[in-house]
Amino acid sequence: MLILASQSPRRAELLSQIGVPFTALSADIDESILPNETPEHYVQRLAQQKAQAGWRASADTAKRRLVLGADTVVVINEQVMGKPKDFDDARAMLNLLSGQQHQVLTAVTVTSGQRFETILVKTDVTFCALSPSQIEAYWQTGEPKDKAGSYAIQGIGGKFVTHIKGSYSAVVGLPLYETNQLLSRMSQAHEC
Ligand SMILES: Cc1cn([C@H]2C[C@H](O)[C@@H](COP(=O)(O)OP(=O)(O)OP(=O)(O)O)O2)c(=O)[nH]c1=O
Repeated sequence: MLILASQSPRRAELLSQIGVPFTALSADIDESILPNETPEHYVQRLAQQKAQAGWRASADTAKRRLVLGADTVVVINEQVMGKPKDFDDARAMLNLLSGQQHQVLTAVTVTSGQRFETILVKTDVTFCALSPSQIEAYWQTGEPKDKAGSYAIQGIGGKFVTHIKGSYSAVVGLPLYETNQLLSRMSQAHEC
């Protein structure tokens, strides 16, 4: 049985969408960025730490075989955006994204205890120009508060997206094609 080391309802929905059976548990880790750490290193390190924490937390689960952890960040001008702390934080993020292209990085780690493999998926997303009143109204919907970059492409935030190049599911939190490939590779490695 796959353990999904995540509290994200989006990741659970996405895994269910491709028919992968799993049990979810939360894997709390310190999400602080290290000095001089690149966005690519940061997002992959967090995915690995979530998978490792999930492996430890599921030690007494008899059916544990593989554990999956993932992390998503929004990056613009080398600046990493996680979830907003408050409205001011969300407004600052959305002002930076307004009328610009940014990257969404999602890393996924699968571990079998002995082995682990991490993939990184990068998607370019372009936003229309946002007015201050649009940003405030969007914050009032409650949608931005638990989303990297303060928006959800799968929700109301979808109306701000003029263009996307890459993986839509990766922006929502889990790249379906790449995750399925990764799970197939790790399942085979585990059986041998
Ligand atoms: C950009 C974007 C992010 N997001 C979400 C995906 C992630 O759930 C969240 C980024 O936070 P993460 O720290 O990657 O994940 P999480 O805290 O929600 O869940 P966990 O660590 O337990 O796995 O932002 C969207 O839902 N839609 C979007 O368009």
